[in-house]
Amino acid sequence: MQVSGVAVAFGGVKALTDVSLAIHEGEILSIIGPNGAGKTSLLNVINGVYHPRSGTITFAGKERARMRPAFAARSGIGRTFQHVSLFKGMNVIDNVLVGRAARFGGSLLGKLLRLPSTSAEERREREAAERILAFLELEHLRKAPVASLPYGIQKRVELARALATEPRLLLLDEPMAGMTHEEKRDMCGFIRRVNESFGTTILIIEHDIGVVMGLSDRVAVLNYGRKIADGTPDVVRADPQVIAAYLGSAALGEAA
Ligand SMILES: Nc1ncnc2c1ncn2[C@@H]1O[C@H](COP(=O)(O)OP(=O)(O)OP(=O)(O)O)[C@@H](O)[C@H]1O
Repeated sequence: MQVSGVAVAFGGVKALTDVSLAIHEGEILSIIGPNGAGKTSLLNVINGVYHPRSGTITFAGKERARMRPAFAARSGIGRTFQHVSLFKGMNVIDNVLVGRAARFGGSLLGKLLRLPSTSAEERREREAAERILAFLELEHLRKAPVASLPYGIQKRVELARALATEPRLLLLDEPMAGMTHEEKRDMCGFIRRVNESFGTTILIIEHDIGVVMGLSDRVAVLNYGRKIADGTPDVVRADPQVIAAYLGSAALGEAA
């Protein structure tokens, strides 16, 4: 994917200004930056929630200025959100099946959730969902209502639902926010495993600099809606503009 010269504004607030960013196939790329730097806005442009005022996005060889989120899901861009956005009243496996339906056809959803399990199509979808649950070590929780699960597990279910869309590019908006140290370690392991097992390209927004530096192949830094750095963790950690703008030498030292 190539983001080129993208600008987004809300009234007078410039959320993004002339941002260009290449996302290379198979990499784990993190976007960091202070609160309000434009990280979520960039994710929202990439999967079509916001339309850029100017600039283009090229994905899988196709350039576009506008795209609907449903189209993004169908074209292989998966997403999790900053705040858990699962169907809390539903159980774990049904949430994953919703992800399948988002990618592979809306009519499937009614069948999957309402009819007894008869059709070959439904069996196939359930098997695919079961495989994802096993991959993320959630199979024992398949029938648990999402609302009854600890926060860290809910975040993992959200990852499962995003994976159910079989994304080529997976966007994770603060996948470890609010987690305990142990939950973060588990989530990092799963993210790495997704990347290695399926070759999924992963774009993460994350505030925990230690996590970012340990997990990412590359890091891009936004500040006041502009990209100020882009490179390997080591290069970004040593960048004087990054140190001045955001991280502070103490935070960098801890992450090193
Ligand atoms: N829907 C919106 N309406 C108006 N202003 C918005 C909207 N979304 C974002 N903004 C503004 O755009 C700027 C960038 O916000 P954005 O949420 O992209 O930053 P962020 O880096 O993700 O921040 P955080 O780390 O706090 O999540 C901020 O000034 C924010 O107030």
